[in-house]
Amino acid sequence: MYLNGKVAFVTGAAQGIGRAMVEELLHKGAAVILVDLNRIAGEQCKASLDEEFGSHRTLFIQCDVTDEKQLKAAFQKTMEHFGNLDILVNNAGVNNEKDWEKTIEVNLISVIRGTYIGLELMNVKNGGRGGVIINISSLAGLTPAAYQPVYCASKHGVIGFTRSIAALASIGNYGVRINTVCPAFVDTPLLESIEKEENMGEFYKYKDNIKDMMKSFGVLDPSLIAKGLIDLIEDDSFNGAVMKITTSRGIHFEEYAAHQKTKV
Ligand SMILES: NC(=O)C1=CN([C@@H]2O[C@H](COP(=O)(O)OP(=O)(O)OC[C@H]3O[C@@H](n4cnc5c(N)ncnc54)[C@H](O)[C@@H]3O)[C@@H](O)[C@H]2O)C=CC1
Ligand SMILES: CC/C=C\C[C@H](O)/C=C/C=C\C=C\C=C\C(=O)[C@@H](O)C/C=C\CCC(=O)O
Repeated sequence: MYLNGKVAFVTGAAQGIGRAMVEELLHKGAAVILVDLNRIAGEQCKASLDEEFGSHRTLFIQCDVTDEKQLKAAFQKTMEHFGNLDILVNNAGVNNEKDWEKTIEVNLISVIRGTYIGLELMNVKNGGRGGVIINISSLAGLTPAAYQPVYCASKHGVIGFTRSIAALASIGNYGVRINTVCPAFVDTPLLESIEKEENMGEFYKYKDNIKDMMKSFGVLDPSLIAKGLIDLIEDDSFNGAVMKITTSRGIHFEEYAAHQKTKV
């Protein structure tokens, strides 16, 4: 997909990986809807981007992605404001083993719901013009995470759902490609949650173990994740891809047997 002039919807856009993705999309000429629960951070993010890219290139929408009504309204506002939707990045995520139901709601249920809403709008069979959906998982979606079992489950779910809906989109000729990105540790405010009992709950006593993992595996810059996102959007050969990003091997892909691969 050629990004110039396209319209992208990014959740969790106000900081971290989401903000890095927004900046890359803007540099490539796309217009971007910034969707985030945090109104202050979202408005500050937009104000900063306006200085570099102009105010017409972005729209901030305060939205809790776990609230179906708010999420649908954000998509509706996008269509009214920009007239179309070409790219959807379901990025918003939390790390909370104490309120683990919230983790499942944000990291998995909202990704599924956002994907379905985005597909409804982009599907050429519905009068859409096609597009690309990227769901953000984690390397914890491919490996066990002893100290984050529910976060791990949510990210495994994102991969299973994404590969499955990508296969359906191919079979149904929807004109929409759906892929997932699995980063290792990335230098964002999310990492601060490891130090908080209200996030880690019973696993708080293992916080130094996780920090040792981070020391061992290294911590990625969000800009590398944004680069991986752009690769998946621009290269039309990717559908059902599971992109991995680590300090040891950079951007690479999980390999599956031929019968488990998804056609474009
Ligand atoms: N930081 C890391 O080490 C890694 C992060 N990831 C994933 O990348 C994604 C982005 O994470 P980071 O940028 O690191 O986190 P972050 O905490 O820096 O940013 C997440 C953003 O999502 C927003 N958000 C949270 N709940 C929301 C909700 N209910 N509705 C709308 N917005 C909401 C927050 O306000 C925040 O702006 C997440 O899905 C995370 O699981 C994956 C692998 C590694
Ligand atoms: C608060 C932060 C919460 C989660 C951050 C992130 O989502 C979770 C990451 C969990 C595990 C990360 C493991 C990272 C491992 C490595 O980077 C290397 O050991 C590579 C390991 C496997 C790579 C396999 C491959 O490259 O094919």
